Amino acid sequence: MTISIWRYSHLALALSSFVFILLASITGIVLAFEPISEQIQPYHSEEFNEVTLAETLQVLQDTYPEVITLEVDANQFVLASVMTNEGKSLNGYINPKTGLYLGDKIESSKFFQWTTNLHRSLFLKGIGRFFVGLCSLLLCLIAVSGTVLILKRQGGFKKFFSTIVNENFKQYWHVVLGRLSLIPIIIITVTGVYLSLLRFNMLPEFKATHHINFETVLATPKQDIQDFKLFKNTKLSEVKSIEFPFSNDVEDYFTLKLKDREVIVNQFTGTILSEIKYPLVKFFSNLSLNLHTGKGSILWSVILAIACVNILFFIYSGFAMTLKRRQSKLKNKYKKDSCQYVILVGSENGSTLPFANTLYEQLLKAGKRVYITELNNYTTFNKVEHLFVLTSTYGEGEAPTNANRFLELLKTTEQNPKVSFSVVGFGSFAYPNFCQFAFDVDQAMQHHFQQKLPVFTINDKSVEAFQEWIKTTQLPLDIPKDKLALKPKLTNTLSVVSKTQLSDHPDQTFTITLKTKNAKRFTSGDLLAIYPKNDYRERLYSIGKVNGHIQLSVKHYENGLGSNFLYNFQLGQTFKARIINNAAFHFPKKAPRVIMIANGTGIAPFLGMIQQNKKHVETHLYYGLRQKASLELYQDILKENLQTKHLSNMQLAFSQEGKKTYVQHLIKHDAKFIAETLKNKGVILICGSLLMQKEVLQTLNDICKQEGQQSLSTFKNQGQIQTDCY
Ligand SMILES: Cc1cc2nc3c(=O)[nH]c(=O)nc-3n(C[C@H](O)[C@H](O)[C@H](O)COP(=O)(O)O)c2cc1C
Repeated sequence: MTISIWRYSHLALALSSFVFILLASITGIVLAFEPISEQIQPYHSEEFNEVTLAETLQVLQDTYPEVITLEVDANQFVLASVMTNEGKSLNGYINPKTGLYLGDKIESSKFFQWTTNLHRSLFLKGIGRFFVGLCSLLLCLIAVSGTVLILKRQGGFKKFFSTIVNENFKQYWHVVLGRLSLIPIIIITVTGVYLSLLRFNMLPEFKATHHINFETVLATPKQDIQDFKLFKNTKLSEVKSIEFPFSNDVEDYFTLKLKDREVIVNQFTGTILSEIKYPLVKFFSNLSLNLHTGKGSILWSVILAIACVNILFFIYSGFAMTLKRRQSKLKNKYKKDSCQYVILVGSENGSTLPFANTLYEQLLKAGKRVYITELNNYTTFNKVEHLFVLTSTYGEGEAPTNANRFLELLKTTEQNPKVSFSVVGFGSFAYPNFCQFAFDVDQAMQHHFQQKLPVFTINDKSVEAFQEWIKTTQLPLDIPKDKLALKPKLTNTLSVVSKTQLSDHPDQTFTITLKTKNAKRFTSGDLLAIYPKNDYRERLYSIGKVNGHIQLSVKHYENGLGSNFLYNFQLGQTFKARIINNAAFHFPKKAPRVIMIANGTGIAPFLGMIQQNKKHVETHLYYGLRQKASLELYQDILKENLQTKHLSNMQLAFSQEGKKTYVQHLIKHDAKFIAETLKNKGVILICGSLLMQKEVLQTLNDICKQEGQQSLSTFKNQGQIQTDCY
């Protein structure tokens, strides 16, 4: 079933029952405090687990002239109904070892009784109980459909508990808390349904019926109650209750209710007159009651209360997300067949829509006739000249819900082949298949239309990147920054540990080492996002994790926003930034061989990866620099890692010294080695300038063809070629 069906079911179930669920959760939180308030009463006995029934009965008989009943409640408090020597009737807690009267029975407070009624039946008696039972079932189905959504989102059972990218507060916590409270919520709802079914007699109710032949019951040989074998062998912790004989008549007896059976005992001889084991339904009824109410366990009551609080959060965050998805509705001024531009949008959670809407408004403002719609609404557009596709990627490189039929529609819809198109991918570096769906769309569209611009990718809703793309369209558009810009959350405080001087390096490059509080939170290949002007303008740097610190390699530009911001820091100074998990560019966990290709400052993540290569995975570095002196910045660390075999081999290409070479030349020279690496499931990592990336990919493509390998895109799709270029 597709994700949308599960999502609609999840939403429809929530919509149809949320008022009841809201009430049940609020009252549930209150009621969770009832067992807690009982448990903290001082009626616990240290010896409870050791003492036998015979011992307790003995002390009771010694202390009180008459004992009517004895009960052990879910809190393991021993409750007795007795008459005192003064003729007073007492009903309360006793110490099972000494018989001491500890206090009167706790009666449920009026407030808890009121809340219980509201929780169980909304004060509507039978009909209310029916609705509450039904909503329990609906909540259970909501939990199940939510689980399926998490499974789809995470990409299967194995990844159910793997890390979730925190892109959006409500969405993140909806999923994180959903996973954590899944089991308690399923238990609450299943037991709720069970208790409702019991209430409506839809489950067989058990009542023990004993058949005793009193003709054969004898009053001899008489024994003292403390000598009854059964009582001596039964721990009080196994007992639920005991009713004492009404009179001295031999036909009156002890009725002993244990956890698993009911026993009738001759009051004179201690002989067992009848014994009935409880069926499973009785066990489930008790279990359901205790699990649903939290009776007898402070820990479970607290878990139930937390689960109810979480349900309230789910109601809030779920509806907030739904509203957000619906807010940025696509509205059109012109009819579809009268427009020269068509914007097709793919979005899962609505964050791509403001970008698409802004583009739409700006095109209108520029006097163009433009139509905007979702990718799944793709159809014929009689006058279209250019198709803009703005789409996010979801799942594991898949289409967002409102675009999942597009590739099929593209094949079956007749459209003028002279139409040009350009695709913008919205994605996140935190996912291995960065903007994959945008690339798939671009590939597919190339079979039908003219590609005007190569796919443009945008990480993490970057307004700046979007503006950059707008420039490449050469349309007279001006994107208002403040309309789209989100205030970034700067979650990491960094302090400057060391920094090299520009004068030390011939290429206007410096390295800066930064200390962060939590070194476990990042690894080499992740990105550091800085905001030099404390506004929407973001600069990204590839991180090398060297000696637990963040090491950046930065090219300095005279008016460079990011490079000046970083270079002007003094040692010890601190600033706030954001570390972005760049899962698509980490040192591979499993690879027989790793080839690293870099130029210039692209060496930064590799310096860290090499140092982290504790397993000595065969690692080769191809590095392009301008001149020999350019290497000085990195010489020591590279030498050291070559010695320790963290790095197996290094080849350098100098573009401005000696026989001018570039990394692609080195790769071409080692074509056989590269081809063999790819064939044997090795991984190639590329970091540096986009120009270098283009050349290297071209060379790799040639190698694949030359050596009769699978296509380059197959290796890319298998994650064997990973790039982080700028
Ligand atoms: C569950 C989930 C899976 C995602 N998978 C990918 C992915 O495979 N590749 C990618 O580049 N981005 C991925 N993203 C990031 C989104 O594409 C990105 O946040 C985008 O801006 C969301 O836009 P939307 O709200 O319009 O769907 C994923 C996001 C989520 C929540």
